[in-house]
Amino acid sequence: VDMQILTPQVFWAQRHGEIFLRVELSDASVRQSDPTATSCGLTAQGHGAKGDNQYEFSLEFLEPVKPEIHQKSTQRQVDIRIRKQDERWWERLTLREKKPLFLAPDFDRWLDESDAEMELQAKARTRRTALREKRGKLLNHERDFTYVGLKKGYLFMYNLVQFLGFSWIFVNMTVRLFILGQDSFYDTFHTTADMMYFCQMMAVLEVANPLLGLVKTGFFPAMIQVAGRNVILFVVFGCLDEMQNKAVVFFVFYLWSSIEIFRYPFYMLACIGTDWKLLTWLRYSLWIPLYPLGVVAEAVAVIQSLPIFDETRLFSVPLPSALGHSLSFSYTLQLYLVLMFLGLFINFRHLYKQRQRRYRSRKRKVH
Ligand SMILES: CCCCCCCCCCCCC[C@@H](O)CC(=O)SCCNC(=O)CCNC(=O)[C@H](O)C(C)(C)COP(=O)(O)OP(=O)(O)OC[C@H]1O[C@@H](n2cnc3c(N)ncnc32)[C@H](O)[C@@H]1OP(=O)(O)O
Repeated sequence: VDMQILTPQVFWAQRHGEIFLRVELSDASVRQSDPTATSCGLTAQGHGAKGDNQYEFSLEFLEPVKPEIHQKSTQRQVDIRIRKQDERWWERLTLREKKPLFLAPDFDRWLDESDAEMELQAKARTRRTALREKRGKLLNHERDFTYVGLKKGYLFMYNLVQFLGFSWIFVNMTVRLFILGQDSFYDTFHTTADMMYFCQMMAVLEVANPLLGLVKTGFFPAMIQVAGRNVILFVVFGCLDEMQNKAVVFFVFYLWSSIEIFRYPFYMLACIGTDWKLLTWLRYSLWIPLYPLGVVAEAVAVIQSLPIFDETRLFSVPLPSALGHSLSFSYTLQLYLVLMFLGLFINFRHLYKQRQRRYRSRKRKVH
């Protein structure tokens, strides 16, 4: 039987690097496709102009192509994409000048050479922009990485120095307490003040850190903490020789250093992403008895210093003779005593919230 070969309608378009063929066959199943370096053939069963049948076609290309085809059958058509060997514009599709009857331009995809050139340039621009963005992201990532590294390095060193300083004070005082007993109370200042000055001056950085965004905490609690201690250390103890050999210095320094020998190592571990349960618990629990005791000890120191300031007239403000001789600094300190208890309330609440946050978020992580 002389079988009639049916040819489907084929539409084509090109770009500099590829050829698109659209074969008008619906619900087609491709039986055979023969891509070579110069031609392409296709045999498929599907619904075309002559109903449900087997259709086939072959095309000999004007120039060599890559011998692989990408085809996709849809309900409506078969889409074929073939890559040219050289990225060049062809003046026609087929080797023969006379185009086959079944071949027509695909106007949905059609571009002339200059439009295709523009499309190519647009694609290259998009690629370049994407590349630039990727490089930018990489650079930002690298910058972030360096910033985080420097920040962690700085915080680690800061905490280490404070830890060493307060440990030295704590150990020194403990050893002296064991050896000298109560006698050690009275020369605490002379044996540890230099180190305490150093640590408390450094602690000013704790106020700067939240301001610079280096740590995720409020500036105000840190300011209250550092300013409060520095008033006691530099003004009440530092400026009055009479205060320096009082037992209260021992209690104030011991209470301060008792928390810091746990707080700073806790921060050091946080800088390297580690967390020791016991240390975390000590950092977030010891303040509960220590903070009120600390404030009471500081208040005792302030109260003891009031008559000395009255007597020595240190920092007193001269007044017009009608109002008296001068205004003693002790009045400022009495106001400060009130502020201290306000500070205690603010920081106690802050530390309570920090404790809640820490244990709430850890619990959430466990579930
Ligand atoms: C002239 C005007 C004067 C005005 C003054 C007014 C009156 C003042 C009265 C003051 C009374 C003071 C009394 C006081 O001196 C008594 C004592 O101190 S007695 C001893 C007991 N004391 C304590 O326990 C307090 C110790 N100090 C503190 O806890 C802090 O200084 C405080 C600011 C109070 C709280 O700390 P913070 O807000 O930082 O909370 P966290 O520790 O939970 O940290 C939050 C997150 O930040 C990270 N962070 C913080 N610092 C660092 C650091 N140095 N390095 C690395 N990371 C840090 C921390 O890891 C937390 O991060 P995350 O949430 O991710 O875990």
